[in-house]
Amino acid sequence: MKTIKARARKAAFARRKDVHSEARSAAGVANLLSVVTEHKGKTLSGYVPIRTEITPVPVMAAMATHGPVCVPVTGQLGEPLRFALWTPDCEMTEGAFGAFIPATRQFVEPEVLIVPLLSFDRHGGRLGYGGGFYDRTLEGLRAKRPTLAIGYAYSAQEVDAVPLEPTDQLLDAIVTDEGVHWV
Ligand SMILES: Nc1nc2c(c(=O)[nH]1)N(C=O)[C@@H](CNc1ccc(C(=O)N[C@@H](CCC(=O)O)C(=O)O)cc1)CN2
Ligand SMILES: Nc1ncnc2c1ncn2[C@@H]1O[C@H](COP(=O)(O)OP(=O)(O)OP(=O)(O)O)[C@@H](O)[C@H]1O
Repeated sequence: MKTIKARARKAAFARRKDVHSEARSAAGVANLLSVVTEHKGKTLSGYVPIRTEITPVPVMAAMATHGPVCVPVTGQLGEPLRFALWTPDCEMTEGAFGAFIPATRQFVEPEVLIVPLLSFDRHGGRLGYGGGFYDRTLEGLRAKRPTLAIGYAYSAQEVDAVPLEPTDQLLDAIVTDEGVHWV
C-alpha cells in the first residue's frame, strides 16, 4: 500500500502542476463560497497554499467577516493538526513543511474544514502528502461533533479511485474550479 500511494502521489503532483493557474483558482472561489456560506459563524478552517495547491484564501478572507477562520498547524509526525485563528491581516511565520502559520497562535477547533489534497475520487477518497495529518485530525474532531470536511482541488485532480486504508477519513464534499460534488 505504501508504494501504491507513493506512486499515486507522484502522478498527482505532476497532474496538479499542469493545471495550477490563477484563472482556475479564481473559478473555484465562487463554488467554494456557495458551500461555506451555508455555515456562516461556525469555526472554519482553511489553509495557506503550498506548492501548487489551489488557493482558498479569498474565501477565507470573505468568511472572516462572518465568523472565526483558522489554519492548520503541524506538530510532530503522528500527532493530529491543531488550528490557529487567522485573519487576512495577521502576521504569519513559516511553520513545518513550508506552510505559513499565524505568528501569534490562539488555538480553536473547526467544525467546517476546507481540506487540501493531491487527488480525490467521487466517493470522498482523498490522497494527501502522506503524513496522515488530516486523517488523524478528522477522526478526532468527528468523535466529538458533526464535522464537515470539504475537499478543495482543481477538477483535474479527480481520479477513479484513490487507494484507501482503514485509517483514511472520507470527505463529505469536493469543491473544484468546475463545481460542487456532494459525496
Ligand atoms: N497548505 C497546506 N498546509 C498544510 C497541509 C497541507 O497539506 N497543505 N498539511 C496537511 O497535512 C499540514 C502540513 N503537512 C505536510 C505534510 C507533509 C508534507 C511533505 O512535504 N511531505 C514530504 C514527504 C514526507 C515523508 O513522507 O517523509 C513530501 O511530500 O515530499 C508537507 C506538508 C498542515 N498544513
Ligand atoms: N487515525 C490514525 N491512526 C493511526 N495511523 C494513522 C491514522 N491516520 C493515518 N494514519 C497513518 O498515517 C500514514 C499516512 O497516512 P496517509 O497516507 O493516508 O496520509 P495522507 O492522508 O495522504 O496525508 P495528510 O492527511 O497528511 O495530507 C499511514 O500509514 C496511515 O496508516
